[in-house]
Amino acid sequence: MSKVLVSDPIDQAGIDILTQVATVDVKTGLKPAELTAIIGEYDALMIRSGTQVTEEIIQAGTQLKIIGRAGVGVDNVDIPAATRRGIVVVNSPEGNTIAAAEHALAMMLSLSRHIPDANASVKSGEWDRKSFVGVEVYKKTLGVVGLGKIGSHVATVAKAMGMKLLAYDPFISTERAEQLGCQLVEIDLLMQQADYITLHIPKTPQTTHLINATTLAKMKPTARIINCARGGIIDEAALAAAIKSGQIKGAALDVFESEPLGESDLRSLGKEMILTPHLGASTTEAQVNVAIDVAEQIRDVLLGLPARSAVNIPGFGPDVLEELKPYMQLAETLGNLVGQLAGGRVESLTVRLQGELATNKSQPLVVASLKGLLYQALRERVNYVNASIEAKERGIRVIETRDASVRDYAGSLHLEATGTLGTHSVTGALLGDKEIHLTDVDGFPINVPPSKYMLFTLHRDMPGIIGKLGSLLGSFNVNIASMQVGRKIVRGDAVMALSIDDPLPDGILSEIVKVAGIRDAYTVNL
Ligand SMILES: NC(=O)C1=CN([C@@H]2O[C@H](COP(=O)(O)OP(=O)(O)OC[C@H]3O[C@@H](n4cnc5c(N)ncnc54)[C@H](O)[C@@H]3O)[C@@H](O)[C@H]2O)C=CC1
Ligand SMILES: O=C(O)C(=O)COP(=O)(O)O
Repeated sequence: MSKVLVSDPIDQAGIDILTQVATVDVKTGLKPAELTAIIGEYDALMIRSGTQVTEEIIQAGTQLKIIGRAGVGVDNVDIPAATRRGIVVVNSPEGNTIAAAEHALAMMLSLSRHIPDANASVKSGEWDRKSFVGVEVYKKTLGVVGLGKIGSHVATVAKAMGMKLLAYDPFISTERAEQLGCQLVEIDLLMQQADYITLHIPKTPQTTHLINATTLAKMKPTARIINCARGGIIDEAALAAAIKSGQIKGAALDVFESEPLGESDLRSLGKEMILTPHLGASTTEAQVNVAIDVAEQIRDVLLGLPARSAVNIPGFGPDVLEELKPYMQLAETLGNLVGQLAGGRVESLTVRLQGELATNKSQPLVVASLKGLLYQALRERVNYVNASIEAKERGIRVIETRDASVRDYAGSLHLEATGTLGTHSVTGALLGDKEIHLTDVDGFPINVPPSKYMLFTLHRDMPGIIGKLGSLLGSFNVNIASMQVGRKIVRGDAVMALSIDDPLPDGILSEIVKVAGIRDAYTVNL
């Protein structure tokens, strides 16, 4: 049975799913060295933002197949290191969207009405109404930085509260922003004009310290900033200085450069600074959502099924995957086949999406083709996660093309590889009930389902060859399950595709090419 380590607090709903397929150990609060010492026993690791999954931990996780992040941000996981090791990293892109958006809105209203400090004041026995006069958000301008899932929900609710909306997001269309009632502007203008600024972007090299002394200096002295996205997007020292000097009015932070927050100037600021301990996703609903979402994906991957929200398999969204799943298997089979026909050391692979398939996303099919191509060399070590990297490291040139005009089958996939045995090509399609068929080998039309052991010959189409080959195989005790000849012209060159019941014995290929009329023979194990 597989073993899963849960190293951050996860809702029981997720644990219940994991226990269907694995032994689950919940060990929270482990120090990095303690995690490194035990991770080698586990097939899967389930985390939230508390566990730092460093390269060292990934190296020590020799059995790891999947890291599941029960939340959105995966900046606490060394994704390139996981990808190199073929470990799939999944998250829950939508499970806590509403929770995080509502926390940002709560922060905005709390800042405006001083709710945390007013509450503390009453609880300490005071009745002070003068110190806590607030401001309204109605008709104020909210600047949303990052108009993704959380930013969009914040914008929708803020609009309903009568706020004017500016947004900065270089990856979002003007139409999308307009649908949400936002005016898309550059960051400088947003900083200058907004009364409230709320951050909903990932932490990346581009966004680290996006809010710094220079950008803070552009804000209005009455403006407030809210960060429920990631610590480190705001330069905390510069923010504390800007509030102290009165350059800006205030801030509310849920996330910090270093968590848990240690000694910090931020703690010494008064009612204009609200701090929460990374609570954005901490609602009952969100925790159930993310735990179920990620546990299901871990369960699926441990059962050999694909994950729906893998962050290190580009282009493999759930919809794409569902639609392309049968074609992924076709691509893998063709990749494996053409790789063997081309011999080891493949230098280049061309993947051509044909007919109806040409309108689909090609990337998943290219990755699946590469996985098949590399299977002979890497066996189970190659998967959808690392196939592209492994191919790149081997210097395999990958060319993607599409040809919608090919009409032989509803949609077909054509792969051509050049390796030590020259250039070879195969085409395949899905027929009937999604059954894989080889429809072309080296330009010769055939129609055979692939089988575990196959023999291909290139020969001259002339009487007697099939009989001679049959007798030869018989003399080596090789049983033929099916056979088909593909030719373009009568008595010209032809290809023979044979399915055989057992692997071809050593030495037989050199005997086959001695048969008069047979020029080449290739054996393939799928
Ligand atoms: N405080 C908490 O507990 C939680 C925090 N988060 C964090 O909130 C953030 C947003 O999450 P989602 O909305 O789900 O992500 P998302 O991926 O849906 O949206 C992010 C948006 O940021 C934009 N973006 C990327 N780089 C940018 C840049 N350089 N400048 C401006 N915009 C940029 C993207 O185009 C995208 O529209 C993430 O950092 C996530 O980790 C998410 C959930 C809970
Ligand atoms: O989902 C996210 O990105 C979060 O920041 C939530 O973090 P958490 O799961 O509460 O540790």
